[in-house]
Amino acid sequence: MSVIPYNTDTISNEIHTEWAGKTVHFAKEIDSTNEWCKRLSKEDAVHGTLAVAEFQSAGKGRLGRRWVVPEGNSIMMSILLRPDFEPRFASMLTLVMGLSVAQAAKELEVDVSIKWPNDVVVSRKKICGILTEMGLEEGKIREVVIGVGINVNLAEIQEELKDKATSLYLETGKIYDRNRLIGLVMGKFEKNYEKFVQTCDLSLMIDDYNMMLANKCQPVRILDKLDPYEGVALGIDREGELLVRVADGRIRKVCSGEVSVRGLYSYV
Ligand SMILES: O=C(O)CCCC[C@@H]1SC[C@@H]2NC(=O)N[C@@H]21
Repeated sequence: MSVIPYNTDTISNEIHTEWAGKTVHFAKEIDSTNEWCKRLSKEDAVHGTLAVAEFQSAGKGRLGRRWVVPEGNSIMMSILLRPDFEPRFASMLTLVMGLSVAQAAKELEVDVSIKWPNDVVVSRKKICGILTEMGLEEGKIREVVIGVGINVNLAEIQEELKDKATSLYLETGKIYDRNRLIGLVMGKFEKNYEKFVQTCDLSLMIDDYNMMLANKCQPVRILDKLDPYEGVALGIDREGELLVRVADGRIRKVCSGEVSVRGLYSYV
């Protein structure tokens, strides 16, 4: 696997290099690597193009939130994909990336798990967020952009996020080579993506995912506004839905949501 040259000391405004035969764009500062990938897509950037930034002035989180991280010490990157499968399959790629980040961190001997559906956590606190966006043209996928933010060597977390978020450094006391971690994540993602496109679902990686699930076999609370319920999380199915066994023994499927990994896990 190639190692991406990624070093704050040498990074210039915008460096272009090759990774695994694909283009990697580096920026010292950009609005958002997801937005950058969308612009690159309009300029006909190829499948697999990776955009990496040292700082985002308008980083985006899920549900319209902002992703605010100081310059340096973290990973902010987005990959541009041009799949030829149907749009309805694209949301599962978020889980594919979550698994890839978790596997990469595991390779660095970090005790990570996945908070379904797509947060990677250490000690129940988030170290990685993933934002997947899709552009359509005449009902077909023009591009899928998967944005990944990993708190790597951050020595401090914003006060208001301290009980929810952490960094690899804060949890392990070790400084990680971001260069190596990007390479590991992309290597894992390439392998998992190859599996995904074979079936257009997660069937070839269900066991890998469930092995890393933070709340497997744990009590969970499903905060469905109309129909809240409690049960035990069993794992995901091949569509990435969470299977929950409820008191009467039935298995219910949770399609998407937000999980609180403190105490009784909660999903909305
Ligand atoms: O809310 C979340 O958990 C998702 C956060 C995703 C953040 C990453 S950082 C790189 C990429 N560019 C963005 O603007 N957002 C994603």
